[in-house]
Amino acid sequence: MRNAFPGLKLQCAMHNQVISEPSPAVLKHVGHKFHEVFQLKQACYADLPVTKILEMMESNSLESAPTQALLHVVYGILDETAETMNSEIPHHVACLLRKAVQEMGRRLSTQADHLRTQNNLYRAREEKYRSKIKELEALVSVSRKETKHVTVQPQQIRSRRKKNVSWFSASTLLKCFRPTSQTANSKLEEEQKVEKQEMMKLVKENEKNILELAAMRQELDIVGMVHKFCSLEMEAEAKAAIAILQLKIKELECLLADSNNKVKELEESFESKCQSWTMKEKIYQSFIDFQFEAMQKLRSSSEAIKQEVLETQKRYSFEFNHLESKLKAVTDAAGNYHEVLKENHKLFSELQDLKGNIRVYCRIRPFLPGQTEKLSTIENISENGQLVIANPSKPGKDGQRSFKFNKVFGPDATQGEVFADIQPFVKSVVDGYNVCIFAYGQTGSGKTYTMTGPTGATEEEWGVNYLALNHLFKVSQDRKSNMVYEVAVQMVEIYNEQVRDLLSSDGSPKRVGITTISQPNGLAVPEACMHPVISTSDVLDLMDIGFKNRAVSATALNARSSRSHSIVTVHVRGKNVKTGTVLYGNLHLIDLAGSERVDRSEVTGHRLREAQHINKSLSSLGDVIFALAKKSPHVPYRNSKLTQVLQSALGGQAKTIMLVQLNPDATSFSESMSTLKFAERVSGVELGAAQSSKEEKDVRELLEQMASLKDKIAEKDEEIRRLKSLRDLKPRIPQQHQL
Ligand SMILES: Nc1ncnc2c1ncn2[C@@H]1O[C@H](COP(=O)(O)OP(=O)(O)OP(=O)(O)O)[C@@H](O)[C@H]1O
Repeated sequence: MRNAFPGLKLQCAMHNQVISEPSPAVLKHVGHKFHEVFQLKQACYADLPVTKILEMMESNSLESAPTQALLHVVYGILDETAETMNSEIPHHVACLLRKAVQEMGRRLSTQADHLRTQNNLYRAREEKYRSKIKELEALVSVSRKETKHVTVQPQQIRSRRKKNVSWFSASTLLKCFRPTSQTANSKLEEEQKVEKQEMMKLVKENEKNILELAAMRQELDIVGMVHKFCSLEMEAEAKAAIAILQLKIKELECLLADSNNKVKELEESFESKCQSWTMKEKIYQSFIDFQFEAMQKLRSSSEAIKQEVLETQKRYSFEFNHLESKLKAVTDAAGNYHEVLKENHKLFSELQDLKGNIRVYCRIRPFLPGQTEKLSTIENISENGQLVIANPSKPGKDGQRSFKFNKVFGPDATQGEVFADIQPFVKSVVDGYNVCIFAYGQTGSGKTYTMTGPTGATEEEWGVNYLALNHLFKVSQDRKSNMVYEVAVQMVEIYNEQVRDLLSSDGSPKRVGITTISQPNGLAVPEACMHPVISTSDVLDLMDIGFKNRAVSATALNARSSRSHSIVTVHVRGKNVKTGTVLYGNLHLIDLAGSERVDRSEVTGHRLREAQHINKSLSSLGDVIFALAKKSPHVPYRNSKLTQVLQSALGGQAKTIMLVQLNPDATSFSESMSTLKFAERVSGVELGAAQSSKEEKDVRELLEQMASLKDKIAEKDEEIRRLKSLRDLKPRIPQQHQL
């Protein structure tokens, strides 16, 4: 690992500056354990065995070790710590530590130098004094010798003199040298005098030397004492310095321990931070890469979009110019649209008029699941509305009879298919037309099924009543921007030539009267409760109540035979929100009572009366419809309650749909024949071949006209829609271009 604090190399720095390697003598002195510690150069202190260090710390090795050696250890440990901690010690802490240790080292070194020079000085002085003492001692010994010699010489002279005296006195001196003995005596006396003087001189010199020696000894003593004092002082100073250093070392140790702890903490936090940074770095890197890539893509796509926008702008400006002219044409055409629409309605009405306001559909119910003998009277059903039925008792062509209606629905026809043909008439109610839909047929032929559906019908099995109302609500919803519609429902039944309200507020069917005054809503029973409805479910609920109230009684032919005519009238009031014009339309949904002949029913008494009323009302209805189909000036409305009630709903612009129900069973042949004859009579098909063919031609032409008009309207609608969407787009283009 790289050293982040090169200046922290304390040991090297200290060695170079002040401290030299401890001398072998010193190391020898402090013992082998400390010696090992001092000799440590390449290895780490941390690598030293703990036992060895503990042993060394318990012995007095540290106390006897020289200061330099201790410092050496301190620097070594500090260096090593710095190496180990490397970049974990903050730079400023490392610098402070380094400075403090350097300063301490410098001070110790200065003190050591000072002590060393003083020591040398004292040693030199001591040497000087020692040599002087030696000189003086030599001098003293010389002077002693001389003194001895001086003391010995006079004695020798004295002894010699004594000998000479004895010798002279004995023979010779007295005999031979009597004249010379006097000279020699004088000479000897002189010599003795000189010697005496010399001796005096030597004694004086000796005394002087002794005094000098005493003075020197005194001086030496003083110097020795001073030296001793200085040594003691220096020793005390050194001890104090050592104590200070030890304190400082302890402080440093504490500091080191603190630093170690901090370093550990820093290490841990650094580690975790490093990890989080690495993670963040990775995340940022990937994010940057992703952004960069996205930016590149955006840049290229922006370039492409710019180009595209420019091109589109060019194209659009061209197209807008082109469209502007077209729009003008279309606006003009749109102005005519409503005119065309009106005309279309007019044409549709005219078409209905030409085709006849009465439409007769024939529906053959299937054999019921329980019927075992399935001998059908139905020979053939054609697409063009032709129905051929066969008399089971007269096989062959003779027994066959053909009828023509607007349409014949076979046993497989669904409720939806039947309603599809009725739907345009239902729609015309919201345009203000009156529409009557009758279900006619013998008991059990499927009238209620077609009009209402089976008991507990699913949505697919819903009858004309429900589907018609559903459609009315849908159309009124579609037109809500232009028209506001209010829808209300009445439900009455005609039983035994009595009109009864099936939705009376008190819950039981209430008898209501018929008004002769023409009603704007088309129903001549103003007393019957009128229930506003806003949804199909409202209507379903009301019809449920109505049908429960309807008089139902069993006959020999149908256990659920309805012996009354039920009339559901839907009143529609529409108001144009722009013009404020109001229109009314009525839809009468009539489930007629069974049309079977009285003798077949084998009923008597009030049942017979019931049947007679039913037959009378049905034949009156037939008469009225026939008169209307013939455009007869007199229409016999007053012959029955049924025709009276429906007077304003039949004739005029009202449209009538007769749903003729047939039971295919062979046993019902004669009933089916009478039903079909009734239907044939009211359908007006037999009103004359020439008129019929002319009508067909006119109808064809009108149909073609209508089809082309419809196509034109659809085209214009499409164009308007397209132009509107383009106009909506136009303001956004400059914004896109700014991109
Ligand atoms: N198209 C049809 N598909 C299936 N079942 C039908 C169909 N038409 C009628 N039915 C069934 O025939 C039976 C008689 O039908 P429905 O009650 O509608 O006759 P109806 O003419 O109304 O009789 P009534 O005059 O007595 O009321 C019922 O069970 C009915 O479910």
